[in-house]
Amino acid sequence: MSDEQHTESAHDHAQDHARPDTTAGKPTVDGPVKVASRHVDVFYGEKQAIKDVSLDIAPNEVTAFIGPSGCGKSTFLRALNRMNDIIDICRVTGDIRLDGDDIYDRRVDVVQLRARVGMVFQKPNPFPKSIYENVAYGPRIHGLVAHKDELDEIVHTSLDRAGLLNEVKDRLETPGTGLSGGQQQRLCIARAIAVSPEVILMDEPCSALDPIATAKIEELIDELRENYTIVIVTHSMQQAARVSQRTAFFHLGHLVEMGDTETIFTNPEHRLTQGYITGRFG
Ligand SMILES: Nc1ncnc2c1ncn2[C@@H]1O[C@H](COP(=O)(O)OP(=O)(O)OP(=O)(O)O)[C@@H](O)[C@H]1O
Repeated sequence: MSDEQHTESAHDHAQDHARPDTTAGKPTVDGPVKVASRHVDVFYGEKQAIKDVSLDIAPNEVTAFIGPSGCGKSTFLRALNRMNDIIDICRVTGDIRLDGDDIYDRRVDVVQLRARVGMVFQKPNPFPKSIYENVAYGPRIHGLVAHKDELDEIVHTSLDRAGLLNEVKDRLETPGTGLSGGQQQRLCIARAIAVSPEVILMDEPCSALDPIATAKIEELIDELRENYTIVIVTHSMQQAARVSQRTAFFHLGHLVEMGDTETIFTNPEHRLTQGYITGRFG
């Protein structure tokens, strides 16, 4: 980020009287850190959607972002792999590092970054191609394979890790769009895994799914954290409590509080968090 941008955001903070007494600036993880955000602001045109958010994401954990509708969870999530770059009016300032490297440095190849930090969206969005091609596409365009055998291996391993292989192994050439919603979402997870990401961002991955498909994705998320760092935006506090080890609570663009999930749900520090988790607002 340029000095000019830093000056501008510091000015904005001074103007922001609504800012609650938050954890901003303090590390939110004791041990190793995979992704570190410091003083991040996100604007859509003149409107500021994220205000001075500083937090850490620990490796091989599931971190949940919770908070009332419109508080900026998805906006902040998208800042973590520069998905906001595709929104013309969106501007991000502050510092976000992946393993210590500034992801907004102008030398960063955004396509490579999004391979390292993959994303799964709210609505399953398989390509209108075969199940095989959905998974093979990423490794192929990233040049990860030299031979068809290697590609077959990646497709099978990714589908297996996404808990889908047994259900689809006899119909890999059929369209991905012909699968059920839950299967499509697992296909999207397989597609994300196929390029060997380090971090997987999930934006309400179960909101279009029934309870059985949701339970399968939640189980899968728990298994995936062995190999990946996962950040999930969810509206469901039960889901956050079930799948995550750490939870961040957002309100009106601020990070109000972040801590281990059990503490956030049983003994939050901030009254806003308490109000949200007990259903008094949101
Ligand atoms: N593309 C956009 N253009 C302009 N404003 C946007 C855009 N996307 C989000 N916003 C605004 O930014 C704020 C934060 O939105 P965001 O979607 O990040 O919140 P959220 O907490 O994820 O909400 P929800 O839980 O409803 O999905 C909202 O006021 C929203 O209207």
